[in-house]
Amino acid sequence: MTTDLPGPSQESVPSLLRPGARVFVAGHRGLVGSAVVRRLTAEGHEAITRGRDHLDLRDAERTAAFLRDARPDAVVLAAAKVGGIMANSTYPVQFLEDNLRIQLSVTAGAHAAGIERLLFLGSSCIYPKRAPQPIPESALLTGPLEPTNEAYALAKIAGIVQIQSYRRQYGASYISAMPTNLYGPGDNFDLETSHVLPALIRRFHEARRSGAPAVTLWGSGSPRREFLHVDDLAAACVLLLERYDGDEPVNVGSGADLTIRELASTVSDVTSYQGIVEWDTAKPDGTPRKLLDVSRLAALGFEPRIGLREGIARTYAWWLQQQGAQV
Ligand SMILES: NC(=O)C1=CN([C@@H]2O[C@H](COP(=O)(O)OP(=O)(O)OC[C@H]3O[C@@H](n4cnc5c(N)ncnc54)[C@H](OP(=O)(O)O)[C@@H]3O)[C@@H](O)[C@H]2O)C=CC1
Ligand SMILES: C[C@H]1O[C@H](OP(=O)(O)OP(=O)(O)OC[C@H]2O[C@@H](n3cnc4c(=O)[nH]c(N)nc43)[C@H](O)[C@@H]2O)[C@@H](O)[C@@H](O)C1=O
Repeated sequence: MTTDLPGPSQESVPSLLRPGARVFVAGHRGLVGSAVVRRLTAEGHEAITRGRDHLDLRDAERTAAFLRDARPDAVVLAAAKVGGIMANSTYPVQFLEDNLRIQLSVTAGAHAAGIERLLFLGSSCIYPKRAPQPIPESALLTGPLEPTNEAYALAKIAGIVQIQSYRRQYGASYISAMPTNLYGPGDNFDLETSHVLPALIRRFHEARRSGAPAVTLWGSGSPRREFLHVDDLAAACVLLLERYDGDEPVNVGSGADLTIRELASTVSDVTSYQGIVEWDTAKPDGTPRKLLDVSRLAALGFEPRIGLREGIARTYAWWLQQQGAQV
């Protein structure tokens, strides 16, 4: 893993984040939050954290009181109700309400506490199902959403508008990033609720260990997805806190996509599974394609460092280590 700041071209621009800044990372035990904590710490900042057992971020009063007492220099809002295609379609109420409540609590609480910088994390699913590819930030609110994650996407769109409203009404330096599909250490490997990449690692690993002749995956295998390693995402988040102060959200992706069928081929290879893949077309495909246009982020000097195959191999190694499993 590299700890270099991406892009030397921006080094002469003064940072919006002071050296040794105190940053509250909401959701620090999650995939994204844990990576952001690692990145901030590696760059000499101080990550402030509070577990859900001590602070439920849906509780606006307690969240506001915590932020008033802690008074960090900045907030990274990486706490959310998150899940793959089946979790999103099965629990739309929680994906809508938890996310709206967390966003309202944290953003309003940060503003009331006088916190000057906040980074809100949305998702590539906020864009219309039939958006032009690659998807520019300007595609927001130009067409109907993908039904499997409409509730979650609408909560995230409300979050973007909330962030823009604090900037427009109060001059707050609050910003939004829209990451593509992420993966890496700290991911959720539960087969019912996870995203596709950890699910495939687990399915192929378990099939190899049990000698199963076939693995059944969801949908047709034809949807295309873009994947970014979470350590690259964390580098982009810190870069945005340091260098970006605009009204528009910023897409964060790798710039390349592949079909789920191609992803399955890579994961089976990395996990040394030699059986066949079957497709359960009764399961949803979701959006056909969501490749992000990452030119705005690239102009800030960001470039991803971890290739997909290498990232999958590292994530597989991490997961094996977590379980004490043998290859
Ligand atoms: N994973 C992905 O592929 C993508 C993620 N994103 C965005 O990145 C952000 C982080 O996602 P990710 O890290 O994957 O999600 P995770 O589920 O891995 O982590 C979410 C974190 O939020 C915390 N959390 C959830 N609800 C509450 C609550 N009520 N009070 C306090 N803490 C809470 C969880 O706490 P606990 O550990 O206690 O459960 C967890 O630490 C989200 O905004 C998501 O939309 C965007 C695009 C893709
Ligand atoms: C990040 C993003 O994540 C979600 O959108 P998604 O990209 O559709 O989600 P996914 O990763 O679960 O699936 C991607 C593709 O993969 C196929 N697939 C095959 N086999 C398995 C499988 O075993 N598990 C899963 N989960 N998917 C599988 C699956 O059928 C689909 O075609 C939303 O939460 C959305 O809101 C969001 O922001």
